[in-house]
Amino acid sequence: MMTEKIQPLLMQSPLGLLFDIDGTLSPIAPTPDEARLYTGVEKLLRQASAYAHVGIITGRAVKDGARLVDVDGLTYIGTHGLEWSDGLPETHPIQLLPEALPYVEPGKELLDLVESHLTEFPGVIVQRKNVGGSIHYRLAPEPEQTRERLLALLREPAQRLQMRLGEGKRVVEVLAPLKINKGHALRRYVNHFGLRSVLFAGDDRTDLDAILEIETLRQEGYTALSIVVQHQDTLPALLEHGDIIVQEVEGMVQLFERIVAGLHQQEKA
Ligand SMILES: O=P(O)(O)OC[C@H]1O[C@H](O[C@H]2O[C@H](CO)[C@@H](O)[C@H](O)[C@H]2O)[C@H](O)[C@@H](O)[C@@H]1O
Repeated sequence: MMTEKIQPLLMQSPLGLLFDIDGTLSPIAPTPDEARLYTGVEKLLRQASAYAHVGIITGRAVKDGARLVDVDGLTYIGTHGLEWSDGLPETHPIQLLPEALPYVEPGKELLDLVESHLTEFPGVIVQRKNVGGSIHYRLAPEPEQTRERLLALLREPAQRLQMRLGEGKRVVEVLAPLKINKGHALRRYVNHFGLRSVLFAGDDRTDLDAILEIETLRQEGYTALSIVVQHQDTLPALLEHGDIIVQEVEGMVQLFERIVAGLHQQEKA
Protein backbone atom coordinates (compact mmCIF):
# COMPACT_ATOMS: atom_id res chain seq x y z
CA MET A 1 0.00 0.00 0.00
CA MET A 2 2.77 2.40 1.01
CA THR A 3 4.87 1.33 -1.94
CA GLU A 4 1.87 1.84 -4.22
CA LYS A 5 1.68 5.46 -3.10
CA ILE A 6 5.40 6.04 -3.47
CA GLN A 7 6.04 4.29 -6.78
CA PRO A 8 4.56 7.04 -9.05
CA LEU A 9 6.66 9.59 -7.23
CA LEU A 10 9.90 7.71 -7.87
CA MET A 11 9.10 7.35 -11.55
CA GLN A 12 9.05 11.12 -12.17
CA SER A 13 12.14 13.20 -12.74
CA PRO A 14 13.54 15.53 -11.52
CA LEU A 15 12.66 14.19 -8.09
CA GLY A 16 13.24 15.94 -4.76
CA LEU A 17 13.38 14.27 -1.34
CA LEU A 18 13.19 16.62 1.63
CA PHE A 19 13.54 15.71 5.27
CA ASP A 20 13.12 17.39 8.61
CA ILE A 21 15.76 16.32 11.16
CA ASP A 22 14.58 16.12 14.78
CA GLY A 23 11.90 13.49 15.29
CA THR A 24 12.16 12.45 11.61
CA LEU A 25 15.72 11.33 10.88
CA SER A 26 16.91 11.67 14.45
CA PRO A 27 15.09 10.45 17.58
CA ILE A 28 14.17 13.20 20.05
CA ALA A 29 17.00 13.50 22.58
CA PRO A 30 17.09 15.21 26.01
CA THR A 31 19.12 18.14 24.61
CA PRO A 32 19.76 19.41 21.04
CA ASP A 33 23.46 18.56 21.24
CA GLU A 34 22.77 14.94 22.14
CA ALA A 35 20.65 14.28 19.03
CA ARG A 36 22.13 11.87 16.49
CA LEU A 37 20.93 10.50 13.15
CA TYR A 38 19.24 7.12 13.44
CA THR A 39 21.55 4.29 12.41
CA GLY A 40 21.82 3.95 8.64
CA VAL A 41 20.34 7.37 7.79
CA GLU A 42 23.63 8.90 6.70
CA LYS A 43 24.17 6.08 4.19
CA LEU A 44 20.57 6.32 2.91
CA LEU A 45 20.93 10.07 2.35
CA ARG A 46 24.13 9.50 0.35
CA GLN A 47 22.55 6.72 -1.69
CA ALA A 48 19.37 8.72 -2.37
CA SER A 49 21.37 11.72 -3.56
CA ALA A 50 22.66 9.60 -6.47
CA TYR A 51 19.08 9.53 -7.85
CA ALA A 52 17.34 12.64 -6.51
CA HIS A 53 17.85 16.16 -5.21
CA VAL A 54 18.03 15.56 -1.49
CA GLY A 55 17.50 18.38 0.99
CA ILE A 56 17.17 18.98 4.70
CA ILE A 57 14.58 21.48 5.97
CA THR A 58 15.09 22.06 9.65
CA GLY A 59 14.22 24.44 12.46
CA ARG A 60 17.87 24.27 13.46
CA ALA A 61 20.33 26.81 12.08
CA VAL A 62 22.00 25.47 8.91
CA LYS A 63 25.36 25.23 10.67
CA ASP A 64 23.87 23.12 13.45
CA GLY A 65 21.71 20.94 11.17
CA ALA A 66 24.63 20.33 8.80
CA ARG A 67 26.88 19.38 11.73
CA LEU A 68 24.33 16.77 12.75
CA VAL A 69 23.65 15.34 9.28
CA ASP A 70 27.12 15.90 7.81
CA VAL A 71 26.41 14.49 4.35
CA ASP A 72 27.98 16.26 1.39
CA GLY A 73 25.93 16.98 -1.72
CA LEU A 74 22.67 17.84 0.07
CA THR A 75 20.93 21.21 0.28
CA TYR A 76 20.59 22.49 3.84
CA ILE A 77 17.69 24.83 4.62
CA GLY A 78 17.67 26.04 8.20
CA THR A 79 15.95 28.26 10.77
CA HIS A 80 12.52 27.17 9.46
CA GLY A 81 13.35 28.37 5.94
CA LEU A 82 15.32 31.56 6.60
CA GLU A 83 18.75 30.10 5.77
CA TRP A 84 19.90 28.15 2.74
CA SER A 85 23.16 26.41 1.85
CA ASP A 86 23.85 24.45 -1.33
CA GLY A 87 26.04 22.01 0.58
CA LEU A 88 27.98 21.63 3.79
CA PRO A 89 28.75 25.10 5.20
CA GLU A 90 32.52 24.41 5.24
CA THR A 91 32.48 24.62 1.45
CA HIS A 92 29.22 26.42 0.69
CA PRO A 93 28.20 29.84 2.00
CA ILE A 94 25.08 30.09 4.15
CA GLN A 95 22.64 32.56 2.66
CA LEU A 96 20.31 34.32 5.03
CA LEU A 97 17.18 35.63 3.33
CA PRO A 98 17.56 39.46 3.22
CA GLU A 99 14.04 39.91 4.61
CA ALA A 100 15.26 38.30 7.84
CA LEU A 101 18.09 40.76 8.49
CA PRO A 102 16.04 43.35 10.44
CA TYR A 103 15.15 40.63 12.97
CA VAL A 104 18.70 39.59 13.93
CA GLU A 105 19.03 42.19 16.71
CA PRO A 106 15.48 41.89 18.13
CA GLY A 107 15.97 38.11 18.23
CA LYS A 108 19.22 38.51 20.18
CA GLU A 109 17.53 40.87 22.60
CA LEU A 110 14.83 38.32 23.45
CA LEU A 111 17.34 35.52 23.96
CA ASP A 112 19.49 37.83 26.12
CA LEU A 113 16.41 38.47 28.21
CA VAL A 114 15.85 34.76 28.79
CA GLU A 115 19.51 34.22 29.58
CA SER A 116 19.43 37.03 32.14
CA HIS A 117 16.64 35.10 33.91
CA LEU A 118 18.17 31.62 33.62
CA THR A 119 18.66 31.19 37.36
CA GLU A 120 14.84 31.26 37.66
CA PHE A 121 14.56 28.55 35.00
CA PRO A 122 16.53 25.46 36.03
CA GLY A 123 17.05 22.99 33.18
CA VAL A 124 16.26 25.51 30.44
CA ILE A 125 18.64 25.66 27.47
CA VAL A 126 18.92 28.67 25.16
CA GLN A 127 19.89 27.78 21.60
CA ARG A 128 20.84 30.83 19.54
CA LYS A 129 20.42 30.99 15.77
CA ASN A 130 21.34 33.69 13.24
CA VAL A 131 17.80 34.98 13.61
CA GLY A 132 16.03 34.26 16.91
CA GLY A 133 16.49 30.87 18.48
CA SER A 134 14.98 28.13 20.61
CA ILE A 135 14.38 27.97 24.33
CA HIS A 136 14.26 24.35 25.42
CA TYR A 137 12.44 23.37 28.61
CA ARG A 138 12.47 19.55 28.18
CA LEU A 139 14.79 19.16 31.18
CA ALA A 140 12.97 21.64 33.43
CA PRO A 141 11.62 19.99 36.61
CA GLU A 142 8.10 21.16 35.75
CA PRO A 143 8.03 21.52 31.98
CA GLU A 144 4.45 22.75 31.52
CA GLN A 145 4.73 25.39 34.21
CA THR A 146 8.13 26.45 32.81
CA ARG A 147 6.61 26.80 29.34
CA GLU A 148 3.94 29.13 30.69
CA ARG A 149 6.46 31.22 32.62
CA LEU A 150 8.74 31.51 29.59
CA LEU A 151 5.84 32.64 27.43
CA ALA A 152 4.77 35.14 30.11
CA LEU A 153 8.32 36.54 30.22
CA LEU A 154 8.58 36.85 26.44
CA ARG A 155 5.09 37.86 25.30
CA GLU A 156 5.22 41.61 25.83
CA PRO A 157 8.86 42.16 24.74
CA ALA A 158 8.27 40.00 21.65
CA GLN A 159 5.28 42.14 20.73
CA ARG A 160 7.22 45.34 21.31
CA LEU A 161 10.14 44.09 19.18
CA GLN A 162 7.74 42.75 16.55
CA MET A 163 9.04 39.22 16.88
CA ARG A 164 6.90 36.10 16.80
CA LEU A 165 6.80 33.30 19.38
CA GLY A 166 6.23 29.77 18.15
CA GLU A 167 6.25 26.38 19.81
CA GLY A 168 7.52 22.91 19.10
CA LYS A 169 8.38 19.84 21.11
CA ARG A 170 9.17 21.17 24.60
CA VAL A 171 10.53 24.32 22.99
CA VAL A 172 9.54 27.96 22.66
CA GLU A 173 10.81 29.37 19.37
CA VAL A 174 11.73 33.03 18.90
CA LEU A 175 10.93 33.68 15.25
CA ALA A 176 11.01 36.52 12.73
CA PRO A 177 7.47 37.75 11.97
CA LEU A 178 7.74 36.71 8.33
CA LYS A 179 5.53 34.53 6.19
CA ILE A 180 8.58 32.38 5.48
CA ASN A 181 8.20 28.87 6.80
CA LYS A 182 8.96 25.30 5.77
CA GLY A 183 6.17 25.44 3.15
CA HIS A 184 7.72 28.50 1.57
CA ALA A 185 11.13 26.79 1.67
CA LEU A 186 9.75 23.65 0.03
CA ARG A 187 8.24 25.70 -2.81
CA ARG A 188 11.54 27.52 -3.28
CA TYR A 189 13.34 24.18 -3.47
CA VAL A 190 10.89 22.82 -6.06
CA ASN A 191 11.37 25.92 -8.23
CA HIS A 192 15.14 25.99 -7.75
CA PHE A 193 15.60 22.46 -9.09
CA GLY A 194 12.65 22.51 -11.51
CA LEU A 195 11.22 19.43 -9.77
CA ARG A 196 8.26 17.49 -11.16
CA SER A 197 8.02 15.21 -8.20
CA VAL A 198 8.66 15.86 -4.48
CA LEU A 199 8.45 14.10 -1.14
CA PHE A 200 8.60 15.74 2.29
CA ALA A 201 8.88 13.99 5.65
CA GLY A 202 8.36 15.63 9.03
CA ASP A 203 6.87 15.21 12.48
CA ASP A 204 6.35 18.54 14.25
CA ARG A 205 4.13 21.61 14.22
CA THR A 206 6.39 23.63 11.87
CA ASP A 207 6.35 20.74 9.38
CA LEU A 208 2.64 21.27 8.82
CA ASP A 209 3.37 24.22 6.48
CA ALA A 210 5.44 21.94 4.24
CA ILE A 211 2.81 19.20 4.38
CA LEU A 212 0.11 21.68 3.30
CA GLU A 213 2.39 22.92 0.51
CA ILE A 214 2.65 19.32 -0.71
CA GLU A 215 -1.17 19.28 -1.00
CA THR A 216 -1.08 22.54 -2.98
CA LEU A 217 1.63 21.24 -5.30
CA ARG A 218 -0.46 18.13 -5.98
CA GLN A 219 -3.46 20.28 -6.88
CA GLU A 220 -1.17 22.09 -9.34
CA GLY A 221 -0.29 18.82 -11.05
CA TYR A 222 2.99 17.89 -9.38
CA THR A 223 3.52 14.40 -8.08
CA ALA A 224 3.88 15.25 -4.42
CA LEU A 225 3.67 13.20 -1.24
CA SER A 226 4.10 13.81 2.47
CA ILE A 227 5.18 11.46 5.22
CA VAL A 228 4.29 12.13 8.86
CA VAL A 229 6.41 10.48 11.50
CA GLN A 230 4.00 9.76 14.33
CA HIS A 231 5.08 10.00 17.95
CA GLN A 232 3.06 9.99 21.16
CA ASP A 233 2.60 13.78 20.96
CA THR A 234 1.88 14.23 17.23
CA LEU A 235 -0.51 17.07 16.39
CA PRO A 236 -3.82 15.80 14.96
CA ALA A 237 -3.53 18.25 12.01
CA LEU A 238 -0.37 16.49 10.85
CA LEU A 239 -2.11 13.11 10.88
CA GLU A 240 -5.07 14.61 9.07
CA HIS A 241 -3.01 16.09 6.22
CA GLY A 242 -0.13 13.62 5.90
CA ASP A 243 -0.31 11.14 3.02
CA ILE A 244 1.64 8.36 4.70
CA ILE A 245 1.97 7.89 8.45
CA VAL A 246 4.91 5.95 9.83
CA GLN A 247 5.58 5.06 13.46
CA GLU A 248 8.56 6.74 15.10
CA VAL A 249 11.92 7.41 13.45
CA GLU A 250 12.41 3.66 13.05
CA GLY A 251 9.36 3.48 10.76
CA MET A 252 10.68 6.43 8.78
CA VAL A 253 14.02 4.76 8.27
CA GLN A 254 12.37 1.51 7.15
CA LEU A 255 10.37 3.45 4.57
CA PHE A 256 13.46 5.38 3.49
CA GLU A 257 15.20 2.04 2.87
CA ARG A 258 12.33 1.03 0.58
CA ILE A 259 12.50 4.35 -1.25
CA VAL A 260 16.20 3.95 -1.92
CA ALA A 261 15.71 0.33 -2.99
CA GLY A 262 12.91 1.48 -5.34
CA LEU A 263 15.14 4.15 -6.88
CA HIS A 264 17.93 1.66 -7.35
CA GLN A 265 15.65 -0.89 -8.98
CA GLN A 266 14.26 1.70 -11.33
CA GLU A 267 17.72 2.71 -12.45
CA LYS A 268 18.48 -0.93 -13.32
CA ALA A 269 15.20 -1.45 -15.22
O1 LIG B 1 12.51 21.26 12.24
P1 LIG B 1 13.31 20.34 13.10
O2 LIG B 1 14.56 19.86 12.44
O3 LIG B 1 12.48 19.24 13.69
O4 LIG B 1 13.74 21.30 14.30
C1 LIG B 1 12.82 21.68 15.32
C2 LIG B 1 13.62 21.94 16.58
O5 LIG B 1 14.33 20.71 16.80
C3 LIG B 1 15.30 20.67 17.81
O6 LIG B 1 14.64 20.56 19.06
C4 LIG B 1 13.93 19.35 19.22
O7 LIG B 1 14.85 18.25 19.20
C5 LIG B 1 15.79 18.23 20.34
C6 LIG B 1 16.75 17.07 20.10
O8 LIG B 1 16.08 15.86 19.88
C7 LIG B 1 14.96 18.08 21.62
O9 LIG B 1 15.85 18.07 22.74
C8 LIG B 1 13.98 19.27 21.75
O10 LIG B 1 13.16 19.10 22.88
C9 LIG B 1 13.10 19.35 20.50
O11 LIG B 1 12.28 20.52 20.53
C10 LIG B 1 16.26 21.83 17.71
O12 LIG B 1 17.11 21.85 18.81
C11 LIG B 1 15.56 23.18 17.54
O13 LIG B 1 16.49 24.17 17.24
C12 LIG B 1 14.61 23.07 16.35
O14 LIG B 1 13.94 24.31 16.17
